[in-house]
Amino acid sequence: MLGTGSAFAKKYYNTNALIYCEDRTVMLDCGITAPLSLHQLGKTFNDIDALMISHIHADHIGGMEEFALQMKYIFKRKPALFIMETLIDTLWETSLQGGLKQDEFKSLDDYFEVHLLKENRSIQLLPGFNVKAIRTSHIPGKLSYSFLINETFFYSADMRFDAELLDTLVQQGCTTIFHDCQFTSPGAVHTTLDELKSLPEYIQKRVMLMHYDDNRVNYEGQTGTMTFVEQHHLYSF
Ligand SMILES: Nc1ccn([C@@H]2O[C@@H]3COP(=O)(O)O[C@H]3[C@H]2O)c(=O)n1
Ligand SMILES: [Zn+2]
Ligand SMILES: [Zn+2]
Repeated sequence: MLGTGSAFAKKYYNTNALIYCEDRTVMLDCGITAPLSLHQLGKTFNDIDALMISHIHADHIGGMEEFALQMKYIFKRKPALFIMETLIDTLWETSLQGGLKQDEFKSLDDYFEVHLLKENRSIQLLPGFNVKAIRTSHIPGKLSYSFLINETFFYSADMRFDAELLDTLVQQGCTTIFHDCQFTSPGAVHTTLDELKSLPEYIQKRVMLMHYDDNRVNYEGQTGTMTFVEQHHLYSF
């Protein structure tokens, strides 16, 4: 995990991840803190084969300009970008083109090999890396996606509570759920700790908490059977 904190976390950085599958590395979201976190792990952007994006908020895409520029001018390689088609215009038009547009470079394709994700359909993006994008509710009027990886690992990114979805995923064989967790209620745009604690035991035991605020210490021991995902830890499934 490059980071496990919320959008405004300083201690735990933004919730972004590296996924290792076979000999490839996929970055899952690239927020403001991702470049520094990579550096602290002794890695560079050149260690990354592909980037996958959940939605357009700076804690998930704020490091993308640096990623794109380093790949073009330092490493001289075009990484893959796995993204829903519905996010592309917003990402380029309203977030990235201010820094990346220049005479000869006019779209995301000039910086990335763009591969489209499919909604509600698992597709193989790399050997041993199958992803189903699931549209989940986050901010009113804003598209946002969670990911089911290799049919067994669910990564919420940012979503409001959806007990029915979590139940369906577990019934269908999902063994591990990394879920965003806001400590205080109500959870206007995220899922709260109280909501996650209301889940039945058979779901809760699969849930690990991420995207939390810097005051996590106040909630340790109060998370039911759920534990915290830790920054800079490697999890194997
Ligand atoms: N309607 C909104 C929109 C945004 N926010 C806060 O801004 C953050 C953006 O990144 P995030 O991780 O989605 O968390 C959002 C809220 O903290 C919020 O609290 N309410
Ligand atoms: Zn976020
Ligand atoms: Zn968000």
